[in-house]
Amino acid sequence: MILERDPPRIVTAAPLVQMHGVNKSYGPVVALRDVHVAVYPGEVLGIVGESGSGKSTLLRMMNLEETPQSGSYTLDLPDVDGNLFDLDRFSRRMLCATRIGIVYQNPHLGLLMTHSSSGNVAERLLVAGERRFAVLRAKATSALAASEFPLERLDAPPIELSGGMQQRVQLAKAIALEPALLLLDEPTTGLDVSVQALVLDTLKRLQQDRKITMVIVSHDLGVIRTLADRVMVMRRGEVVEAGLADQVFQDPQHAYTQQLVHAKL
Ligand SMILES: Nc1ncnc2c1ncn2[C@@H]1O[C@H](COP(=O)(O)OP(=O)(O)OP(=O)(O)O)[C@@H](O)[C@H]1O
Repeated sequence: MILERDPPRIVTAAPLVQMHGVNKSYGPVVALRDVHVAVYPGEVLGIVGESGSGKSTLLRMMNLEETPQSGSYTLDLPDVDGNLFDLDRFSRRMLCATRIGIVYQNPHLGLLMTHSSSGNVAERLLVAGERRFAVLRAKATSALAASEFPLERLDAPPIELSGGMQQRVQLAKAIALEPALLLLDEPTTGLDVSVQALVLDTLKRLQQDRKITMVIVSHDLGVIRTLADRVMVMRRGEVVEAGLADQVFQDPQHAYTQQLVHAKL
């Protein structure tokens, strides 16, 4: 059962995430063209668009896995300054490990498939400096519980788990350090519809309870509709439309968005 979406929250704070003028090409292929993004604290930004429109590239940029040819990226956090694209590798890694969580569509990208599920989550805590075994175990268990992972499977490696459970382990790992920003790249794509609905329920509940700022990428408008407060529509590396989710879905302005919305109906 999917929970109803809340009405859009009223935005009063400065954006947590700001990207300006981001351009990225892979050889002759333009993946992102002059992309601007603002994500406000506590909101869920949904990014939609057809395959190859640049959604995943943009999310990987937010996780500092990719560097653009030009553009800037800032996070409005007390101890984080300047353009994050200028950070050295070590600083990027520490920032991502401690302040940004990510869930990939493919669990092999986010998890060590043959380590225990609790060990996967504990590894994130180890990177942040926690060394006490009892604390690691307790915090990993708590993150897995918040992700509604069945706790009798704590010691099972992801390779032995269902797709839905693997995504819950990724989610637990992503939220273990209470990140300022949670990135979700097609987190339910490939799951059975019923499992997809349960994982979406968990995400919705987490967002409501913890007010985590989220960016979710999906080609599935239903997923975006369920979770997002605001939507950005991408096509061929460009943002063609952005606005409150209800407005964009009910009254799409750009011909491409109209096509997407009507194709879904
Ligand atoms: N590492 C890479 N090397 C070369 N080209 C790439 C690379 N990553 C992305 N691209 C290209 O950049 C464009 C945008 O890709 P991206 O994966 O961001 O799109 P997407 O909207 O996430 O698509 P999908 O929904 O299929 O994942 C595509 O043309 C893709 O082929």
